[in-house]
This record gives sequence, structure tokens and C-alpha cells, in this order.
Amino acid sequence: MTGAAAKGPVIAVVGPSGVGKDSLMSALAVSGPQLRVMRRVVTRAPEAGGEDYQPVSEAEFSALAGNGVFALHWQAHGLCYGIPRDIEKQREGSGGVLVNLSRTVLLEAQEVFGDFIVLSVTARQEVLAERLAARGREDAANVQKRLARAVNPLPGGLSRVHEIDNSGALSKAVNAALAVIQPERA
Ligand SMILES: Nc1ncnc2c1ncn2[C@@H]1O[C@H](COP(=O)(O)OP(=O)(O)OP(=O)(O)O)[C@@H](O)[C@H]1O
Ligand SMILES: O=P(O)(O)OC[C@H]1O[C@H](OP(=O)(O)O)[C@H](O)[C@@H]1O
Repeated sequence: MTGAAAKGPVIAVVGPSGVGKDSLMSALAVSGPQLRVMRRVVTRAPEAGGEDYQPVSEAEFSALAGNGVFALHWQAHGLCYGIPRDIEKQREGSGGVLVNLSRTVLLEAQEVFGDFIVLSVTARQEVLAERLAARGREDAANVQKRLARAVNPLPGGLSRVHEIDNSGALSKAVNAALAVIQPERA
């Protein structure tokens, strides 16, 4: 009789645009044993680059949402973002599933996922501006809008939040995040 494989936690990686959420998640998946990265559904143009996401049109997104495909979904930066219910399968046998979430849906996510850890990634404001400009994924107007959103606070009531400063070398942030995730998984 084989029982279901133990489920790893959902590890939300959150913070202002440009702080390094996707970079940190990719690096953690390489260096963190059995950590997985959840692929999101986003109404962003396929050629935008950056994270590995499933690009869909707004009409496709609302059909998916209407059919209950998402465990969680939200809107930000003029885009729609969805986390498929398949995340529960990804959790099985993992050390945790990393997912880039909006700070505005963290309380809902805590209810939905139960075993839930928040990595709140931070960096100095001037570092954010430099990184967004260098990345070049958004135009100047959109970069300004994203920078204005940087100061949004986390909601109260979250039970497991850890701040990860990514102002310096990415490797430093990766080690800090692993130090947090390992004991949480022990
Ligand atoms: N520690 C770091 N040092 C230098 N550059 C970094 C560091 N972390 C990330 N970057 C770079 O900064 C830019 C933004 O990183 P990334 O796209 O991972 O941020 P993000 O938080 O996912 O942004 P968004 O929310 O806009 O998707 C990228 O060009 C990335 O290569
Ligand atoms: O400011 P908040 O609400 O925390 O996040 C806003 C959006 O930015 C991030 O997505 P991406 O980095 O644009 O792909 C988040 O996942 C969210 O969708």
C-alpha cells in the first residue's frame, strides 16, 4: 500500500518589481535540494522573456479562471496572473514549491495552501531602478509604475515570513533563503 508522497510547503517569493524574485527562484531550484518552481499563467506577451510562464490572452485567462483551473489568481501591472491547481501535484515529494506571488494575495494563499512560507525579498530603491532599466523588459513608463508599487507593505496576519535582502550578490540571497527553508523543512 503506497501512501501519497509527503507534500512540501508552498514558498511564496514576493517583493517589488526588479528585486530579483525570478532570479532567486531559478537559483534556488538549482542549489536547493528538491525545490521546484511553479510555472504561472500570465497574460503577458510570449516574447517578453524573463520567467518561464504560460502566456495566454485575456479571453483565455478568464475562461481558465471561470473553469476553476486556478488555485489562486490576481491582477497587477495591467496583467492577469494565475496559479494552476496543479501546484498541489508539484508539492508531492518536493522540498517545497517556489512561486512568485503578489503581496496582495498572501492571506488568501495562506488559507488555500496551509503549509505556507513567505520569502519577502528586499533591495534598496536605487538598486531596483538600476535593475529594471538594465533588464529592459518594460518601457520607461511601466518601470516608473512598477517602482511606485515597490513600497506596498505585506499584509498583517501572515504566520511565517522571512526577509531576504537581495541588494548585494545573488549568491548571498540564495544562501540566506536556503538557511530559512532548510530548518522550515526539517
Ligand atoms: N542580486 C542581484 N544582483 C544583480 N542583479 C540582479 C540580482 N538579482 C536580480 N538581478 C537582475 O535584476 C533584474 C530583475 O531581476 P528579476 O527579474 O529576477 O526580478 P523580479 O523581482 O522577478 O522582477 P519582476 O517582479 O519585475 O518580474 C534582472 O535583470 C536580474 O538579472
Ligand atoms: O506588487 P505586488 O502586488 O506584490 O506584485 C505585483 C506583481 O509583480 C509580480 O509579478 P511579476 O514580477 O510582474 O511577474 C507579482 O507576482 C505580482 O503579479
